Amino acid sequence: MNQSTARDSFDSDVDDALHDPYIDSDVDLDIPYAEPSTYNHPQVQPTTFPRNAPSNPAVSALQYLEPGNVTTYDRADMSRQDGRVMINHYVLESMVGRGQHGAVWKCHDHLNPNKILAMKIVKRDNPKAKRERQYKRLRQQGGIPRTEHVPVVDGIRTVEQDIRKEIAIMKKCFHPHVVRLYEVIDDRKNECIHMVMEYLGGGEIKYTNGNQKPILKVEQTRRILRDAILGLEYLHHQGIIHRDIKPGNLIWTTNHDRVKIADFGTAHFSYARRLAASDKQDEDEDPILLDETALAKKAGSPAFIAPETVWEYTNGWQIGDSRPPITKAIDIWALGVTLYCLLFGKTPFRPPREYYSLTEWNGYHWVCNHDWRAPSKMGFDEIPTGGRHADPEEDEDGTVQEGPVVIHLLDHLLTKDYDLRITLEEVKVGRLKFFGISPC
Ligand SMILES: Nc1ncnc2c1ncn2[C@@H]1O[C@H](COP(=O)(O)OP(=O)(O)OP(=O)(O)O)[C@@H](O)[C@H]1O
Repeated sequence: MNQSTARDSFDSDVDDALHDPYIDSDVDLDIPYAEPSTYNHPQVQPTTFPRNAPSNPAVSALQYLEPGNVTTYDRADMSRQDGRVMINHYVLESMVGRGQHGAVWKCHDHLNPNKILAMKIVKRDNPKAKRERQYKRLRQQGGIPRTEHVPVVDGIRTVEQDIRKEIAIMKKCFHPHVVRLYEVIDDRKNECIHMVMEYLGGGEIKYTNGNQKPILKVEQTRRILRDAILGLEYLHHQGIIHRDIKPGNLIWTTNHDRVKIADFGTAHFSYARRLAASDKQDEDEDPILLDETALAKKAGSPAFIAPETVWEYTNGWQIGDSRPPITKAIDIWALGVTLYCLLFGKTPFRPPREYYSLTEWNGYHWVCNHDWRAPSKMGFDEIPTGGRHADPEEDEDGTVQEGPVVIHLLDHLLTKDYDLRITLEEVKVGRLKFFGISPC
């Protein structure tokens, strides 16, 4: 096969891969009904956590490895290898998933077939952006309810800008709990940008049997959240807010020995935050990262979005009230929602079907103004929680019941006021060491 035929056929493979995910997600709008919370107090504030817990010097002085070099090639050569598409020396094997921006393929290195990698392929000028604009208009008019796991990005930028930002952020990351970017193939003559990443073969975290019942044991949840906390702590230390933490963006390694944070499509990097967190000056100021206005735009998956992101839906909000700052606390909230999902097999803020199905507006209103409920049992192993207001006091023999500890932790993660929400440092050093993470 000559090169142009290979490219045509490759393009049609890619076209197929890049079909609009909204079509899929909007077909299935059968969001299971959940009882509305009977406890409607909008500002449930935890009272027992010591807010001013002394900061642990071992935690503040985190040491991380410097990011490895990410190579960028400005030439993409398409060919076929044993009937498969080959891009430079990477042979595509199978598609492992589609996202908002592109498709991710499992591939191997033709020069070293044992080297299995993932390649994310994104079209620079994606017709999806146009469709997204149309969908957005429809949604705003209340015509298309959004599903709760599809991220919103307020304000359409070009796909190319988005992907460049994602790449610039990923280049800064080098941590065992964050997916690694190795190489970028960015050929101006080619309509796609290719990102070669480490391959995570264990798939996204699955947490429900489809019937709002959890499938993970509490011990598994503990391990997953522990990994997510370590990865997130690293990101925050680098000045990165992920903005789309959810089970679908936590991916198992092939042998299921750890979970890594993926998908930096809506992440935000701030030099100021990085300096504040780590005293580190960057010499490579990538202009695409300097756009602080991006932080003002709404981003994240609706069910995981923090109240401060959609603050205007809060009861009592008035025009002219100033918008709360968007900080790393939005990731902590999303982590709380994630923990809830893993423990209970469903998301915590689910308005009743008739309420939800009107528009996504109602979903945000629910997040801002309603409390979550605690089922009586958590995990596949059905460990008692002690209920929504369980108190994690020590028993006489000094033991603490696991259920109340978890509920208490959820309470701190899902604190509506971002200023009072628990920090990762507090999760680690507080007496709520559910995850067994050593401060050192
Ligand atoms: N390094 C990787 N190894 C294996 N699978 C991956 C890897 N990165 C992403 N995936 C999978 O590919 C799919 C698409 O990933 P991608 O990051 O493009 O999604 P996305 O654009 O973030 O999607 P969404 O915006 O809907 O969350 C996901 O289902 C994810 O599980």
